[in-house]
Amino acid sequence: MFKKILIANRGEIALRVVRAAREMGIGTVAVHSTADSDAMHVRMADESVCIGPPPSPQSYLSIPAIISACEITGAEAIHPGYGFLSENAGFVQVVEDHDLTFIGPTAEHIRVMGDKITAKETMRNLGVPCVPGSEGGVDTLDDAKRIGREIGYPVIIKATAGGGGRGMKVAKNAGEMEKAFHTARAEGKSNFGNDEVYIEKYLTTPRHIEIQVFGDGKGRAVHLGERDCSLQRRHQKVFEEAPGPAISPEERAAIGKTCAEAVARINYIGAGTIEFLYENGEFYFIEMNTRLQVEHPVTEAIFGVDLVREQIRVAAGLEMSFQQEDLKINGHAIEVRINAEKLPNFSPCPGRITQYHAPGGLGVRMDSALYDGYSIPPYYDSLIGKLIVHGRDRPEALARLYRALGELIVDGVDTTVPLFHALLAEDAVLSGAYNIHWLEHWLETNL
Ligand SMILES: Nc1ncc2cc(-c3cccc4ccccc34)c(N3CC[C@@H](N)C3)nc2n1
Repeated sequence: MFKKILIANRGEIALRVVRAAREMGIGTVAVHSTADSDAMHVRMADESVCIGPPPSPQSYLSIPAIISACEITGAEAIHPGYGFLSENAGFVQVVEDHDLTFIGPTAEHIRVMGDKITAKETMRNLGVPCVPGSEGGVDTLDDAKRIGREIGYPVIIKATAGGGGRGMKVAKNAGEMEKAFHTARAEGKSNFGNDEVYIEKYLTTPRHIEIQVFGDGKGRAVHLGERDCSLQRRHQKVFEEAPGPAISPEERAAIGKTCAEAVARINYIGAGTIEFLYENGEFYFIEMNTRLQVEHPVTEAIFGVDLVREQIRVAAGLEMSFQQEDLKINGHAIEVRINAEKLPNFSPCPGRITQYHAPGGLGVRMDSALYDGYSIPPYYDSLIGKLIVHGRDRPEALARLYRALGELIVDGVDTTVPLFHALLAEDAVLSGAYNIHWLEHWLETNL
């Protein structure tokens, strides 16, 4: 087992990793930019290294700075958290070239799943149901039009180097194909330096269901059910829950088994999330994320596991603490992401926290790095905390969420908390009868 690990991240996820490591008796090294010198993850870690000025490319994305911090402190492994370098295959290669351990999947798996075409080919070959569409990339407009005729409109054209909603264009009919095809390629070229695109049947009213998988890197893998992440605004999740209100135990067991077997066959190591669109009782693979997700706590809550502990264990060559038959769902969990943003237009609102009080009590978890007097820097994303609640069932979780939101105090900046008070008065949210478009439609008429 590692004696010391470095956390190459900031904010709530850096604290999250420090907590797991500390419980395992592992020393922790925080890295920070000059803007984060007084951040809580720096204070909570055993050691800290300033790795550069505020801009991420010169700090949290600086591979030389992070490797140097390991050399200076003697950290043997790096936990990347999410975002930043967490899905950067080149970083993983450099880490391994320096005889350090990357706490996460292999560079190869990150690379394969980072390219959406190779991800889909891999998953299809492993028996995972995918959205109907092109076999691989589409190079010419004629091919694009042929595919549109074959699968039927509407279709969506996606940049293979995109993901998370970037570089996608919908063509509602053949007349829109030319513009959509060329625009998607041009945006792929300018945003990712890669103009390759693929085409899929456009699903119009799906839910966003993601399956949590975990592998030991030696051919064993499990699934930890699903999360329904359909309540999103501009591809930013705001409300996530587990289990999914629209998924039956039979569906869960079937899609979970398919996903676990798929990642086991490629000897996947660590946490992974297989993203699906779910429509009319069918699952359609769209992407795989080779990292721990922001919303992982709702899965931890219903299964009673520590996914970061498991990531560290398998990275050190140990077994997972659980097998599939040990993993039983208990209750229901919901997470809401609290952002320092001013409603109604969600404009980032950094500033000084004059008073912070976290909600507590039975079934309440607040993952945040805020404290009284903390100044939120303007350089990074606006997430300031995740409120996760757990109840015996979905109604209890909803009631607990409402109660906990009423206890949360964040004075000094605007936050998105009022959005959640409003959402908890909506039948679609209370019943769980929403899809990926519901929130943006609701926002048009309610905020
Ligand atoms: N064939 C097909 N049909 C409909 C889709 C609709 C979306 C989509 C579009 C807009 C918001 C979304 C929110 C959650 C999940 C997906 C979406 C979508 N996305 C958005 C981000 C990335 N995960 C893929 N792909 C789709 N693919």
